[in-house]
Amino acid sequence: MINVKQLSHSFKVGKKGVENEISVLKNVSLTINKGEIASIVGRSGSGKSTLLHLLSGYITPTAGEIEINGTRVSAFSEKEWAKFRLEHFGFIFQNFQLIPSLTTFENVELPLTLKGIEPSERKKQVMELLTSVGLNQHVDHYPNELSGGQQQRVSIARALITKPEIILADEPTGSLDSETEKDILSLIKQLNNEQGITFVIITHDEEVAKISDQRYELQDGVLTKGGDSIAV
Ligand SMILES: Nc1ncnc2c1ncn2[C@@H]1O[C@H](COP(=O)(O)OP(=O)(O)OP(=O)(O)O)[C@@H](O)[C@H]1O
Repeated sequence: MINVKQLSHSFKVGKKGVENEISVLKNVSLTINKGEIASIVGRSGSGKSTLLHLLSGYITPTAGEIEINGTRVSAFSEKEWAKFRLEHFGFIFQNFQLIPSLTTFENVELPLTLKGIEPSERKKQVMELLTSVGLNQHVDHYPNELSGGQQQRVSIARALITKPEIILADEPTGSLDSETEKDILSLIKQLNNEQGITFVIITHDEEVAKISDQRYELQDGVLTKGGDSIAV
């Protein structure tokens, strides 16, 4: 379970000595239960990426707390965060962030190599997963030889390979056409149903919000739950 309490964040901007502080998140509280899909919808600049960076420990909040499975992660050191991310999180990005010089197989294998898993075990796990996301025909392709939807499948497989409990997704369908978007959203829903993975998805896209158990809206750093669809 992810429990965010009264989280606020400000950035200092401008030249040294004459900086301005801008308040980007204001007293954000939310609870995401295990196995839920939560979407956070909001206009550009509303603070979505900042919230995701706080949830994943890449930035430290100005105030407030984050607990994950009862652990106060917001008090973690950088080293503790690095270990925690590798054990608990998978990440999916709008622009896929695959390594161009590695094949499909190698991109998905990389997190297992980092974890020190044996080559034969890596091969078994990667092939099983690539088959389950429909990519077994594209194992030896490089990212630039794949469609956008196929690249996003590779990045989803890479996020899943370490069997994370939580996947944090930043605009996962933002670069896809509407047909491919439907495919990727149904894959996310299927993984959520079959494996009970928790998804936190930040997006402009109301189609993503439709597959969610909980929909949050960020407006100028203020988070509200539910609400009507907004034009973003
Ligand atoms: N490192 C930073 N330093 C200073 N200001 C920042 C920094 N990161 C973000 N901001 C500011 O915080 C505000 C929220 O940015 P954020 O990227 O969280 O919004 P967003 O909702 O994710 O937007 P988008 O949908 O365009 O990605 C913006 O005004 C942005 O300029």
